[in-house]
Amino acid sequence: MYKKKQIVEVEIIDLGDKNQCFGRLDDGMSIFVQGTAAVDDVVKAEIFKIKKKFLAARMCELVKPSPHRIEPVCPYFGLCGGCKWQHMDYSEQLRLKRKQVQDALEHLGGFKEVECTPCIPAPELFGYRNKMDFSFTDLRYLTSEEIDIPADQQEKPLDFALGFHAPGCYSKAIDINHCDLSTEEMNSTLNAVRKFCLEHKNELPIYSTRSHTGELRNLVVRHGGHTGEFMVNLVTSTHNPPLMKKLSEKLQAVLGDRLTTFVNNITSAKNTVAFGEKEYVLHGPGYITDRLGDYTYRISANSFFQTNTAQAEKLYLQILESAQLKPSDIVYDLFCGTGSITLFASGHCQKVLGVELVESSVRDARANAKRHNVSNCEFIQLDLKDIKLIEQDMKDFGAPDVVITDPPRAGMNPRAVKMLLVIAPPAIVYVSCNPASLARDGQMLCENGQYKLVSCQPIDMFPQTNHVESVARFERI
Ligand SMILES: C[S@@+](CC[C@H](N)C(=O)[O-])C[C@H]1O[C@@H](n2cnc3c(N)ncnc32)[C@H](O)[C@@H]1O
Repeated sequence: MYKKKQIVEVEIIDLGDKNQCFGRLDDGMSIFVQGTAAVDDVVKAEIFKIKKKFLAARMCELVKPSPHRIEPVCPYFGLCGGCKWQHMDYSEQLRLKRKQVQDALEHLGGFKEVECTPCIPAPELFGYRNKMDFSFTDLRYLTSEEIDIPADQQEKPLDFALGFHAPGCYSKAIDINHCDLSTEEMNSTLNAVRKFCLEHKNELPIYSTRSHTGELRNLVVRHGGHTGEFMVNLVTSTHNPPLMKKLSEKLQAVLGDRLTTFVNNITSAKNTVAFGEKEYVLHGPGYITDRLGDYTYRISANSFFQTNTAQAEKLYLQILESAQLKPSDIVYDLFCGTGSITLFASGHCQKVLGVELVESSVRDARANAKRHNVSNCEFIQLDLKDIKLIEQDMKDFGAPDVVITDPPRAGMNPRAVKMLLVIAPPAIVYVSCNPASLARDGQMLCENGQYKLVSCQPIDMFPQTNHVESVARFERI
C-alpha cells in the first residue's frame, strides 16, 4: 500500500550510521530516513525503496524540531562528513554516544549483562583538535546552488580544492577556509598554503586520484595542545627543493616563531592517506612535542598521537583505572604509537612492552622514554598480524599480567585476537574508537568462555561528531 515518491510524516526515534535515522509509521512499519535529523524530530520524508519489513526514504521537510535541536555553527554542516552532530545539544550527543556503545555491545557482541557508564564529556566543544588533515583534489565539490552557476562565474576555481572529502567521495573535496574544530592558527595556515599553491599551480599540480598524476596530496597541520609547538606537513608525490624552500619562507613569514617545524613527506601510494615514505625536513627539528600529565612526548609527522590533548589525559587516567595495575605486573601496550600509554603505565607496574608498526612512532616512543629516564619500558616494531614475532618477544620479556590494546578503527586482526587468547593474560583493557570493532573483537575473546566483559566506559574525544572512544575491561575466567 506504500508507493515510491509517497510523502509520509514520521517521528524520528533513533539515529543510525551514515546520516540515516529511524522511525516507525502509525501501522508499525519501520522507516529509514536519509538526512540530518535529530531524535524526536517530526519530519516529512519521500519514500524511494519499499521492502516487506521496512521503507527507505529521504527527508524533505522538518515539521517539528526536537527539543535537542540547535543551530549548527559551521557553514559546511550537512556537506562535510566531519561534524555530523552539530545540530544537537551536547547532552544529547553524550546520550547518543553512550547508546551507540551499549547497542553495539548488546546487538553485535551479544553482551547483555554489562551496562556502560555515562559518557565522559570533553572540556572543549570546539577548537579541540591538535591535528587537521586537509586533502587537495583537482575537482571541487559543488553545492546544489553552485552546480547551476557557469564555470566562468564561479567564485572559486572548479579544478582546485583544499579541504575535506565530501562523504563517500574521494575524488572531490569541499574547499574550506575555516574549520571550527581546529584553531585559528591552523585555519590561517590552511589559507596561506592554499594561496601559495594556487600561485604555483603549474609547478605544483594537484594529484589526481583518477590519472594518478600530479603533486599536491595532503596538508597536515599539527600543534602541541599544551606546548603550542606547531608543525606543517605537506604531502606530495615528489620533492621539489626550490618550491619547498619558498613555501618554508612563506610559512615562517605568516607564522613567525610559532612555526616549530615544516616537513615535506613524499608518497607514491595510490590511496588518499597522508603518510610519507620519505620525509624532508625544511625547517626546525622535524617533530613537535606535547604534554600529557607528567610526560612530554615527541611527535613526528607520521606518528599517531591522540587528537584531543585535553581529553587524552582523561582517557589515559581511565585506562589506568581500568587496568588496576600492581607494582609486580608485567604489562603489554599493543598499538602503542609514541608510547604515551606505555609511559603513563610505567610508574604503576614492574615493566611495560610497547608494540607498534610505524617506525617513526617507535623511534619517538624510545626517545620519549629516554627523555623521562624511564628504564622499565621496551619498544618493538612489528606488525601485530605477525603472531610468531610477538610469541618470541613474550618469551624474552615475560608473560603479561595485563594487556592494554588500542587498535585503529578497524579493530584487531582476528589473528591478533587469537594470539591474545593464547597468551591469556588475567586482564585485557581494550581501548576502542569504534564500538562495532570493540563488540566484534570482544565477542571473539569471550565466545569460548575464556574471558568476560566486566566494564565499559565511553569517553568523548570528538565533540560534534558521531565518533566515541571506549575503555573496556575483560577478565580471564
Ligand atoms: C589508535 S592508535 C593508538 C596509539 C596509542 N595507543 C595512543 O594512545 O597514542 C593505533 C596505533 O596502532 C598502530 N598500528 C596500526 N596497525 C598496526 C599493526 N598491524 N601492528 C602494530 N601497530 C599497528 C598505528 O600506527 C597507531 O599508532
